Amino acid sequence: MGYQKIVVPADGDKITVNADLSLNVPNFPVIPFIEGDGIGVDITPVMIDVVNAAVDKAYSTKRAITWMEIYAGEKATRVYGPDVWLPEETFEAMREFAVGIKGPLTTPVGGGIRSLNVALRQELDLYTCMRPVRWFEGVPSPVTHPELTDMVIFRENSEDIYAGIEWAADSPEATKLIRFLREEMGVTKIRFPEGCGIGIKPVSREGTQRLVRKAIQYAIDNDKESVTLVHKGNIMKYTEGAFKDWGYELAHERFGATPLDGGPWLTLKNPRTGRDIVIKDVIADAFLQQILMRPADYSVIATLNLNGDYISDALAAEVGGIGIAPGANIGGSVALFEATHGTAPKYAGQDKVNPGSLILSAEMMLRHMGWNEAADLIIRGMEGAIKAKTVTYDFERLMPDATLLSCSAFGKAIVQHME
Ligand SMILES: NC(=O)C1=CN([C@@H]2O[C@H](COP(=O)(O)OP(=O)(O)OC[C@H]3O[C@@H](n4cnc5c(N)ncnc54)[C@H](OP(=O)(O)O)[C@@H]3O)[C@@H](O)[C@H]2O)C=CC1
Ligand SMILES: O=C(O)CCC(=O)C(=O)O
Ligand SMILES: [Mg+2]
Repeated sequence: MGYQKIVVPADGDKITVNADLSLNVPNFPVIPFIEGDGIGVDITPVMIDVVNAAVDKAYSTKRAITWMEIYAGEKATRVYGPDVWLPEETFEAMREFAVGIKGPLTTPVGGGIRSLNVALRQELDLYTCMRPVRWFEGVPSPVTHPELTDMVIFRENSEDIYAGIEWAADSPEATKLIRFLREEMGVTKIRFPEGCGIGIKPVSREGTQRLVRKAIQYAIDNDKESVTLVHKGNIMKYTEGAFKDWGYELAHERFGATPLDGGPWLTLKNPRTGRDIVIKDVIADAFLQQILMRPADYSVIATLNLNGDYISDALAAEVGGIGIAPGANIGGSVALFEATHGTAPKYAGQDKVNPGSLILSAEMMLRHMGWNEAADLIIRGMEGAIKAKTVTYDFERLMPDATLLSCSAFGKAIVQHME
């Protein structure tokens, strides 16, 4: 199709998606990318160089990625006009090319634009946010045994209070809704009805179960021993509590899980390996202490949007910080890979930060495409650079005798250690 500002490369082919959601990946696929705000300008070019080097080393001239820039955030306002933060054709390009990667995008706190990241996930219905958390040998960590933290977070990405259904205090909408709640719903518990902002938290059976299904399927495919539903259902009974109940319901009805020691935990036999997979739940605050005290008890995590956001950064910290925390937003046929961290504005343009999160997000993207040899090279390169203690500031400040590298030099070190 014709785009206004996006230049579709003439020499690449499109990834297409089959009815069963498997991909047809050509040898020279066009991959759309969003540079991102803040440190996007530093990390995105380094990610592209590292991926190109890995693909070249793995496949020589037989395969290569043709990168295609698409726009969101501040760069979109420069390309399309002052108020265009997320052009419609960015969505169209993602739908057409199916697999892409993005740098971080700024969201102002309070007023101003809503999150462009959330908008991309919602508009493209990228309902699974998958964030693996594992330790790389040699990475400095605040915990004694970082190697015990090996989890994959499945964060629901389309519902919860991230739906953006909220109104400012004293706005006509908030006033109307509060009046409705008090006069027609008999609500007496709004402590200060005047000057009260209000937000809505939608959580559905369908939204919950499509996410939990992905988490359990992942546990089956990757021979994991448990799936934990993390929720705050003791307080928010019909949203967080329902998430837990619907999760267990799906495990039982779709995967045949049965009560373990009388329940509520369930267990199922992995049809691939014959090993047991325990489906359990934990309340979110207790979970945040358990991941520090007993991380080895947890493997695959399924949780709602806000919990998943908090848990992602907390777990990332245990294995060395959000400098190496990757992620993927996956929907039906579209997948958009991105780091867990944000735009870190104080470091923007300094060639300083760790590009590891975005590079490892690209590594997930290569596996999603079936290009595992190139993905393996990225992991080996990353491991090698860290073992050699040639690292960016975030690791260097915690590692005795390490050599401080810039963002781009760390990218080069990763390439040098690909073998
Ligand atoms: N998906 C997305 O695009 C996301 C966007 N955001 C947005 O980003 C903006 C900034 O958010 P903020 O809360 O400051 O969170 P950030 O994740 O941007 O930064 C917080 C801190 O994390 C560390 N950090 C982040 N990225 C890296 C990196 N690549 N290498 C090393 N350290 C890193 C830095 O720590 P230190 O100071 O210790 O060096 C930094 O100050 C906001 O507008 C927010 O909405 C936030 C999260 C995700
Ligand atoms: O959209 C944002 O600004 C923040 C998103 C975020 O923190 C996340 O996805 O982890
Ligand atoms: Mg976050």
